[in-house]
Formats: sequence, C-alpha cells, structure tokens
Amino acid sequence: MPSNAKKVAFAEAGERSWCSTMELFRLFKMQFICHLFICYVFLVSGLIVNFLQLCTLPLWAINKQLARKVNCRLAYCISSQMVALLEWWSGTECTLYTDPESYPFYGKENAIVILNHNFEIDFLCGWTFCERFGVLGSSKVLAKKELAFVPVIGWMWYFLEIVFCKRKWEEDQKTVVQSLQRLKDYPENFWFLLYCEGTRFTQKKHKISMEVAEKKGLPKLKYHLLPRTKGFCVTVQHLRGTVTAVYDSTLNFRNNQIPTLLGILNGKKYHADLYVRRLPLDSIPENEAECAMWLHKLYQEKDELQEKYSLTGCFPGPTLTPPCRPWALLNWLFWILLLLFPLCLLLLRLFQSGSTFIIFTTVVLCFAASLGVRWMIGQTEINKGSSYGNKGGQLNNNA
Ligand SMILES: CC/C=C\C/C=C\C/C=C\C/C=C\C/C=C\C/C=C\CCC(=O)SCCNC(=O)CCNC(=O)[C@H](O)C(C)(C)COP(=O)(O)OP(=O)(O)OC[C@H]1O[C@@H](n2cnc3c(N)ncnc32)[C@H](O)[C@@H]1OP(=O)(O)O
Ligand SMILES: CCCCCCCCCCCCCCCC(=O)OC[C@@H](O)COP(=O)(O)O
Repeated sequence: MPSNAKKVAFAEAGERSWCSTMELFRLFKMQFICHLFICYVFLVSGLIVNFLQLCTLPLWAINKQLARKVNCRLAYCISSQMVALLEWWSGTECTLYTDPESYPFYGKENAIVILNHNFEIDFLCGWTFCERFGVLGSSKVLAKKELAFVPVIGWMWYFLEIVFCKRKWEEDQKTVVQSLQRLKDYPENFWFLLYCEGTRFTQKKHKISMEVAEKKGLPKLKYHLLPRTKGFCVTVQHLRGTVTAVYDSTLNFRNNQIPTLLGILNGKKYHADLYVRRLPLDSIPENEAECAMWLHKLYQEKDELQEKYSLTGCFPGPTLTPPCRPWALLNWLFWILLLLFPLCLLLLRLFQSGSTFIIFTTVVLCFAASLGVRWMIGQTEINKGSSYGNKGGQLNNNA
C-alpha cells in the first residue's frame, strides 16, 4: 500500500475508534448509576459546605468582611459543581455577544443583570458567565422566598446575603430594602441578577400579562412578560453608588433547543447565545415613575432583539466569548475523589456485614436521597412552576 493511502487508512481507523469511544461515553453519561453518584457528591459536599458556612457564624461578629469572603469561597464549591456539569459533563457551549468596549468591565465592577426568564437552565448559563468572569462565588439574585428552603442551594444563599422576596410588594418592601442596603459594603465584586418578568414565561402568563399591558396603555410584547418594575426601581435606588452599570442580557438557545437540567445530567449538549449590553447606571432616571418607564422601554427593545434572533438565529454584533476556566472542574474532581473513598468503604462494609436489614435500609436511604435531588431538580421545571402571574390585574397573586 502506498504510504499516503496507509496514512489515510490509519487516520480513518483512529477517527472510527474516537467516534465509538465518544459514543460509549455518551451512553455512560446516561446511566442512572452515574446520576446517582453525581447527586451523592453534590448532596454530601453541599451539606458539608452548608455546615462549614454555619461554622462561620461566630466570625461574622468578629470580622464581617472576612466572613463574607470565606462564604463566597464556600459557595463557589457548590455552585461551580453545577457549572462543571454544564461545561464539562454536558459540553454545553456558551457564546457571548457583546461590544469590545464593555468587555473589560465584566467581572471588574458591581452590576445589576437583567435577564429574560424563558428557560429552565437560564440561571445555570448565568452562573457559567459568572464563573468565567470570576464572580461566581459572590453572585446575587432577587429570588423568590420558596428557594430559600431548598437544601444546599437555598441554605448556601442565606450566607451569601441573597435578597429574597415573597412577590407581595407590601410585605417585601421593607426586607428587600434592608437586604439591598446590606450589600453597600460588600467586599467582593458582585452581579445582582433580576428577572424583572418575575416568573418563567408560559403562554398563559404571557396572555394575562399582555392584558395588563393593554390596560396600562403599554405596547404589547411578543417574547417577554410585562416586567414588574418595583424590584428594579428599588434596586437601582438603593445600589446607586455601589453598582456602576446595568447589564441588559438576553439568552437564547440555538435551533430552538429546549434545555433542561435533566438533559444536562444526561450529558445532552446545548448551545447558548447570550447578548449583553452594558448600560451605565447614571443613564437610568432617579425618579421612580421615569425609572419604571425606562424599564418598560428596555423590554420593548429586548423584544425587538428577540424578534431578530428568531428570524436570523443569531444576535447582531461581534462575539467575545470568555474562555472556560479549569477551576470548576478541579473543584468537582476534588469532591469526587474526597467522597469516593468513604462511599467505597461504606459499600464494602455493607456487603461484608451480610445483614439484610442494613442493606435494605441503605437502599431505602439512597432511594430517598435520589427522590430529594429529583425534587430539587423539579424546582427548575417550568411545568411545576408557581401560579404567580396567572391572574392579571391583581397586585398579589402568588402561588
Ligand atoms: C457578561 C455576562 C452578563 C450576564 C450574565 C447573566 C447572568 C448572571 C448573573 C447573576 C447570576 C446570579 C444568580 C443566579 C442563580 C440563581 C437564580 C435562580 C432563580 C431565582 C429567580 C427567581 O426567584 S425569579 C422570582 C423572584 N424575583 C422577582 O420576582 C423579581 C422581579 N419582580 C419584582 O421586581 C417585583 O416588583 C417584586 C417581586 C419586588 C414585587 O412583586 P409584586 O407582584 O408584589 O408587585 P409588583 O408591584 O411588582 O406587581 C404589581 C404590579 O404589576 C401589575 N400586574 C399585575 N398582574 C400582572 C401580570 N400578570 N403581569 C405584569 N404585571 C402585572 C399590577 O397591575 C401592578 O402594577 P402597578 O402599576 O400597580 O405597579
Ligand atoms: C451537580 C449537581 C447535580 C444535582 C442537581 C441539583 C439541582 C438543584 C438545583 C436547585 C436550583 C434552584 C434554582 C431554580 C431557579 C429557578 O428557575 O427559579 C424559578 C423562579 O425564578 C421563578 O419561578 P416560577 O414563578 O415558578 O416560574
């Protein structure tokens, strides 16, 4: 055989074996036992971190800023596991569309991030960008109160000084303002995420919110719910001087993909596109009514941008994607290695004991833990979402 033909045959054989290895790996990622192990690592490491966070309580009294910094690092240990799952396990790609003048500011200043709320994993894509710009441990959000009770993540948020709301303004006003005031001397750069639509997009919620828009004489939106302005205005008012810009962000997935956390766990690869526009905070009116109108106008512009994306399949402007960093993966590997040994030891002891009762109890415990994680994943599922926004024209229509 001529040497060129040999080289081609060799390359083809190499490619075939690479493809079958990848196929095997794809099948491996879909196995329940893998998911069980990932969930075990997440739960046990998460509870260890929650416990360590609890241990930092006395430090708050002695050195508050140090306690906050320690808690940012501890929180990173949990949230970066989910980022590693997205980036390294599922191989999901995230492309950033933004202008080169704004790029150097990302991760170097405090900012309010406004994001559309259509996807079950939009928070996770947000976290990925936080990770790439080095603000994952300190990232904040105006979150619904129900999430504070989710083990691991919700408990971690308590120590991160996340702002919670009941989505009942009369009850929220005081606590939200107090929580925002506390962030004024935060020792780390942070991004404060606001889903101004207040709930995930569903056809029903969209129809109702457009009826509200009509009543208010506001233009109808095709791709967004009508934004709730109170949270945004109060955040701008109380973080003025602390935060320097608003990042108007719009997220989409290529080829009309509908990503889910279960899909990520099964190793399914998605491609996210994020468009970010940096708007200096000084450009936002101080007056509350004007600030609310500013937000409505922003959502009208966001809607036009979505229309362009749905027609062309991409956002306008250059892409400047920050590279994937190894730290999330290294943190995950650290916990895997740390927790693999006690698991093996436990299983060995279990089978050595030969006790049907102990084996049965362990199986029941594993089943209960996997149900627990399934419930946590359920928190991200839109069809299990709240009924907030399902009734129009009322001030308080929480689930
Ligand atoms: C370079 C890279 C850049 C970016 C990277 C991207 C992101 C990364 C950033 C950070 C990541 C950080 C963390 C992420 C991790 C996890 C996050 C996960 C989830 C948490 C998210 C949530 O929980 S969302 C739900 C909670 N949050 C919110 O609701 C926020 C928005 N809401 C508000 O601001 C509200 O105002 C409020 C909650 C403060 C109060 O709500 P309430 O309903 O009580 O009062 P409102 O006054 O707002 O509403 C009444 C007015 O609304 C009118 N109305 C009535 N019905 C409707 C309807 N169906 N639709 C619209 N409007 C309606 C009503 O008429 C009232 O009108 P008024 O004129 O009287 O005001
Ligand atoms: C490696 C990890 C594998 C294990 C996975 C465990 C997953 C736990 C994830 C819990 C994170 C919960 C965050 C959910 C955020 C969210 O999407 O909230 C929805 C709200 O905005 C709006 O709620 P709604 O009004 O119901 O639309």
